[in-house]
Amino acid sequence: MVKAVAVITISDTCFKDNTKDTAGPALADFVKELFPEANLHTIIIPDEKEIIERELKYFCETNLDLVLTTGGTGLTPRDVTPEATKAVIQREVPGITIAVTLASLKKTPMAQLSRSVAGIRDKTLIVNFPGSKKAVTECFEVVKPILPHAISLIHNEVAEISYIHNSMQFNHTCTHSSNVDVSKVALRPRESPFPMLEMAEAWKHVDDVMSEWKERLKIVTIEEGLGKVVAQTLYAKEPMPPFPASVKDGYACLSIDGAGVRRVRIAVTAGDAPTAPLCAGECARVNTGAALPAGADCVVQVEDTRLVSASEDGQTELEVEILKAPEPQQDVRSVGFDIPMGTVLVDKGQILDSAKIGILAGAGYQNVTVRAPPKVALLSTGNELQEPSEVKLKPAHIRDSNRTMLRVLLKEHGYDSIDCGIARDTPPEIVAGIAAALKLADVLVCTGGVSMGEKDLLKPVLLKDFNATLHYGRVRMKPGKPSTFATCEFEGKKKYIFALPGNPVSAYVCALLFVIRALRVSCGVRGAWPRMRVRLAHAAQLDPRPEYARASLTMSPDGDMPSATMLGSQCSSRLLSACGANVLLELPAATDSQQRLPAGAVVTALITGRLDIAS
Ligand SMILES: Nc1nc2c(c(=O)[nH]1)N[C@H]1C(S)=C(S)[C@@H](COP(=O)(O)OP(=O)(O)OC[C@H]3O[C@@H](n4cnc5c(N)ncnc54)[C@H](O)[C@@H]3O)O[C@H]1N2
Ligand code: MOO
Ligand SMILES: [Mg+2]
Repeated sequence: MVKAVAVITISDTCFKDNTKDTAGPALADFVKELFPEANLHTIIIPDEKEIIERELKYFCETNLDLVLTTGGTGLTPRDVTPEATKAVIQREVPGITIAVTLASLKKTPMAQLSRSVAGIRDKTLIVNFPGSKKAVTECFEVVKPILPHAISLIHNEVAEISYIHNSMQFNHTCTHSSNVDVSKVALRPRESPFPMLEMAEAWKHVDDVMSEWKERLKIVTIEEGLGKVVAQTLYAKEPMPPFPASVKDGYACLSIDGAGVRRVRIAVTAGDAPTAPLCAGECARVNTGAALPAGADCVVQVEDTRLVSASEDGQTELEVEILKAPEPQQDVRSVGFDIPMGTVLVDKGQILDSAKIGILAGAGYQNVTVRAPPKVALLSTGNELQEPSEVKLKPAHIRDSNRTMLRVLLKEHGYDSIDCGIARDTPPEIVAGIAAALKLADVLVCTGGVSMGEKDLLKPVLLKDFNATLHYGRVRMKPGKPSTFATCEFEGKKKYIFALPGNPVSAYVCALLFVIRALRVSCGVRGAWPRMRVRLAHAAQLDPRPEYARASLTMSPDGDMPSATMLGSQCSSRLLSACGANVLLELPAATDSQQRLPAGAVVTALITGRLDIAS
């Protein structure tokens, strides 16, 4: 799908006077018609090679699918668009310009004088067009039929679709081999060979490794930016309100007139254009949000007035009495009262939420540059798993809940994911599943197969078939003990693999504690979940491992700490214990002297969910 396109008008003349630009708007209209869903960016820049290069690179870095330029392709010394484009592209697509030239030559021999270039930088297709409305109209007709397909090819979308398709049918199509020998089950280790790391050490590995992730940028609509980290500082281009506005329904007056009777000269409701200035002794009936007439410097709410006279039909107020002398600026929002012009609305590094998006909408911003997180792929492993859509369960089978839960959990925190289906528990099929996922994504989150059974093959496959480095293979935590984090090089790129335990609650807790943290760190957001002290509503049995218990908080009416209620049995298979949870309680490991915590004990809680969720 084509998500974002830029049309750049390159012309000294249009740069000085944008009303002269007819080719750019025409091209923009063609783009809107061909790609109605796409975000469209239009700019006008002068015929300066450096500026053209800079803008082309910017749009490529922000992952635009297509950049069309118009202008600067001819023979005059200022025509430098082809040189700038050549300096930016990595691969030329001469067929596009040949087709355009051939078609144009049929109309005019002048087509011989266009030096347009087409090519690709990273995932962006750039095409130069000449600089007149007539020329862009003719040229666009030529390239229109191939643009969607060219963009899909650049994105490798066809390949992606077939990979996802394959990944869902590993058991039918697998042709991969593995170096993992599963024939000698009797010789498997009877103790885990992986050292058990403390939680703090595991987090440090995640932070250190993921902070290597290079900043990548993306332009999205402000709404798509929800939950994303902003990569630019956005300022108020206008004051808010842009006019002096009434805070109340009442009468705009001159404060110098004091209390007493006023002639109601006019009514101004919100949206009405300003009128002639008020004179002494006059007032204007105004509504909340209405623009004050010039001359007025205060508003008296209707409750503080008395009707003195009205037209006989009752339709017009003629005079009112202001009962109490108003102060200057009383109930007036002056220009820029809420947001002075130039205010930083959203700063680089902040995460977009609904209020910030609302402010940006109000300030006229449609798009925002955000940090692009790594692409995430999800893969489940297990012979016992069926697709969630399957109505009938086979004997000893269960439906895969992890993939759906993880997809939604990631979405909740602003991250998309690619579904790579289910891999069966054999080394070649796990290799196939991991390879398919790593082709599509930077981060693989898989579940199952990380513990001690003969079908727990993830770690050996990662080590022997992907030559992976295991940053940790066990963590002292409950649930999630066999949680694994590895990196490897795949097709020349570094990949990050979170192999989470298959138990649904273990997968849920490890996704919250490791995966979301990793994605945040890769976007420059430091720090984990906010922590607060809470009081246990009941006694809690302690485990030999530090435990992350799912609980819900209730605010105490007496202003004491919130009270935490654990959500039933904390068994790693019981996802019901996470339903309605908004915190993970950090219960300490049991010691010889402390096996349980009494009701009322104070523990820390990681706030992982919305605090308004009732249990
Ligand atoms: N001898 C030992 N056995 C186990 C140990 C141990 O230290 N020694 N650790 C236990 C702990 S702790 C955990 S956690 C689990 C981890 O299991 P695996 O990661 O190997 O996962 P599986 O064996 O594949 O499955 C475990 C469990 O989860 C269910 N499952 C798996 N995938 C899904 C899915 N996508 N959706 C829903 N449910 C899923 C699976 O059916 C199993 O019931 O190992 C303990 N064993
Ligand atoms: O660590 Mo496991 O995740 O207890 O069940
Ligand atoms: Mg297992």
